Amino acid sequence: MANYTKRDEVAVIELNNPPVNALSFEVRSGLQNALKSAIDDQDVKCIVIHGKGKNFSAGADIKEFGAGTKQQKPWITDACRLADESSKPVVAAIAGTALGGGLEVALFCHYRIGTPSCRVGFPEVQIGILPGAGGTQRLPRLIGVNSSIDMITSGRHVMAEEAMKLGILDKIVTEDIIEEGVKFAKSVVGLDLAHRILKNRKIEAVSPKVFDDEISRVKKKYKGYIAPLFCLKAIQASVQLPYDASMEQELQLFQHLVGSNQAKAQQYAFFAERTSARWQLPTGANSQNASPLPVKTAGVIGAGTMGAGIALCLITSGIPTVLVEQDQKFLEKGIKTMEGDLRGSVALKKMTAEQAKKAMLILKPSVNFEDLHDVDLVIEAVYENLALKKEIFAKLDKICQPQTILCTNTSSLDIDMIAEATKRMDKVVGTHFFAPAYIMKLQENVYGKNTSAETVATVMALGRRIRKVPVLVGTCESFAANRMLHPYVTEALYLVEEGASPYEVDQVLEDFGMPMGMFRVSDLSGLDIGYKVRREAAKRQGIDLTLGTRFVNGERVCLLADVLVEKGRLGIKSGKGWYNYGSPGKKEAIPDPEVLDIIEEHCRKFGIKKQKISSQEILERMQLALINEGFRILEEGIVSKPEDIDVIWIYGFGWPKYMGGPMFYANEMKLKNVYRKICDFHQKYPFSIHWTPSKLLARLSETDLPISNWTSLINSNSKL
Ligand SMILES: CCCCCCCCCCCCCC(=O)CC(=O)SCCNC(=O)CCNC(=O)[C@H](O)C(C)(C)COP(=O)(O)OP(=O)(O)OC[C@H]1O[C@@H](n2cnc3c(N)ncnc32)[C@H](O)[C@@H]1OP(=O)(O)O
Ligand SMILES: NC(=O)C1=CN([C@@H]2O[C@H](COP(=O)(O)OP(=O)(O)OC[C@H]3O[C@@H](n4cnc5c(N)ncnc54)[C@H](O)[C@@H]3O)[C@@H](O)[C@H]2O)C=CC1
Repeated sequence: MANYTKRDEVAVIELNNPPVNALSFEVRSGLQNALKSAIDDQDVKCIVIHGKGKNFSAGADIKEFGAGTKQQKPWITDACRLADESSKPVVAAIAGTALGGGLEVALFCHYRIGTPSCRVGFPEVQIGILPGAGGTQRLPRLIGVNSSIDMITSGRHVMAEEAMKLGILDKIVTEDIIEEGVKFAKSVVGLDLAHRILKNRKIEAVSPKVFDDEISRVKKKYKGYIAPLFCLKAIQASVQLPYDASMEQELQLFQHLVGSNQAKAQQYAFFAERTSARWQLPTGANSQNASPLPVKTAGVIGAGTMGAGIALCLITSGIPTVLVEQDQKFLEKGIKTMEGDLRGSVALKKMTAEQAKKAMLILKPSVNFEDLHDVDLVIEAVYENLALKKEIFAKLDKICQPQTILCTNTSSLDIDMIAEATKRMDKVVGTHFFAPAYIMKLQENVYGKNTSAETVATVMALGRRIRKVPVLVGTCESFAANRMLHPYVTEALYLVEEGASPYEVDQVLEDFGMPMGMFRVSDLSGLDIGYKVRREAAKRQGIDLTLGTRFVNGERVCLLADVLVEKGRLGIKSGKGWYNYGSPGKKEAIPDPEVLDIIEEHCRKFGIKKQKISSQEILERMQLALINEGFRILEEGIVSKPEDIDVIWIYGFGWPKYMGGPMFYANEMKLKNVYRKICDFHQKYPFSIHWTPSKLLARLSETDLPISNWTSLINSNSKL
């Protein structure tokens, strides 16, 4: 709703819908009525609109776009049109965020003022739609076409200072936002408003080439997403048509998008991320009843690939960090990497040179573990070796304060075994970052059997603070993310053995929307890593793994990647892997006939007949294999809800948001179809354990429940 009060001759309208003042039906109606009252009241000379609490408004209520619900009138445009017609100045007084429809309300106002920390933006593209309440028409009239294209197609938030430079804000104010709004509104009473009404403003002439170029840029940058292209069409309409006609065009484009599958998937992803933040432990402790410990300072051990990236995340979030290495040489190498990454961020305008410098000032490089004596939390990122990690945790247990939380970035080792090296098993937890740690958003937090709720709350809060998307998972072989990757990678190799080329497989995945095909990703990570892991695992199990091995414990094995390694093809680092890169370190992946010969030779050796494999089969086998594993992970309680798995795939492996995530995708395919296909594959490929259908999937496939209700079935029927 919207509250209406008066301060002398000023009408003050307060948008009131906690927590973010989303513009629900009640708020829109309230705003319309309040504007009417203010305009009709002879004593009112000017009007201020502000948001109750921390935000002006986060825009339209996204839940109202859900399947089957129709936005009831008045729409934002109906409510705000009154401001256009008002002879009394209307001022938007912005604190916190004015996003989407929130910014559209502000653009109907004659003036906009904001606090120094306020943010404005049109993030609609991120939920698969466009600013459909005049945003694409009014913003270009205020800040020009080029800046509007940038803001609307990227969805980025613009901070107060930039908003002022662009002309979105008329003033930045430092005192109480309502008082300032009232003062400002009084100061503009009597001024001519004609030019302040954005619909009256002339729009600059722009050549069609600008839009042609932008279409090419957007297609490349936001590959597969339709909303940014629709945004461009709407902005182009603002240039080509009179205001009323282009508003009509914007609405039509909006209606098309709002009913699209992409919008549905992206809006699901928006809420999945927030659902995933609401974690729960098997003990019943959860995000509602556990409080995080304060993290004022942190430590990182190991300045290698991961440690340097993790330390960067911490210092660029303002957390003073001690970075400890085994010797000066490794330390300097890590710092050089960090400095290079910061230079990259400055070049990409993600931060200023001043901010980068400030970040490095709160880093304390060290080769002395004693420097970790007073930190609140330590993240260990040394070599993947259990004995070494245990030694380090025992040492930390002695050096650090009793309340200090000890985290490990291990990607595969048992958290409980590492915790056993300490006398604070409740304070040991996995914080599994993804490479490159400074860039990838996923932070897979892994609890052990003794990890306390307070410890979990602390690492989940830390994740958000350092701009990651944290997800909580339980302990199992490879944890949730990499465990799901295993059947996906395995199927890719089987497909290649059976007749698909690695390049066909990658093309199918990239056409689906993955940022890179599986084989390109393998080349990037280095084929030798998997080679070593497989050999160490085999050694532990007493298995003699050779290039001639076809079955291990009754399961089919494909060691084609190891054949490449033994031929010196390690991936990008050696200039050759599944692809040819010309020379080591080069990124352009060129399909290589030599690899196809190696595959032929391998298949001849094992008598495997080549078949034609369709794109559909490639996609189904890879996606369904990982989806089945996802259901098993849910079934075992490793994650507590399907949204966790989708968030992992979106932020850890680049699953396209417009496809919602693997669990959402399965839901869209209908679970009974998914289950039937998995059963068919199980019958056809009996030597692949990953096709054994998940019992949870079998149960859910009988119910036809939508994804939003799976968790209640899982909780009500934990014995499957
Ligand atoms: C179907 C037929 C249609 C017919 C045609 C009808 C035509 C009508 C024309 C309508 C035109 C509307 C045009 C328009 O401009 C559309 C929009 O405005 S879409 C919304 C755009 N805004 C956003 O995308 C912002 C989303 N929110 C955020 O980015 C963050 O929440 C924010 C930065 C604001 C705050 O972040 P933080 O403090 O970290 O809090 P949380 O993110 O955890 O959020 C707290 C809480 O609030 C929920 N929430 C946030 N925003 C919205 C929202 N816009 N709608 C609904 N709910 C929202 C969020 O989910 C959290 O709640 P949980 O319960 O934890 O999930
Ligand atoms: N590289 C990757 O893609 C990912 C790695 N991980 C995990 O992160 C951890 C680190 O991996 P990387 O960064 O790739 O390894 P890395 O080999 O690049 O770096 C490890 C660093 O630890 C340092 N180190 C070794 N012993 C030490 C000691 N006693 N004291 C202080 N420093 C010491 C080394 O000098 C080296 O700089 C491993 O557990 C790995 O499994 C997790 C996710 C992804």
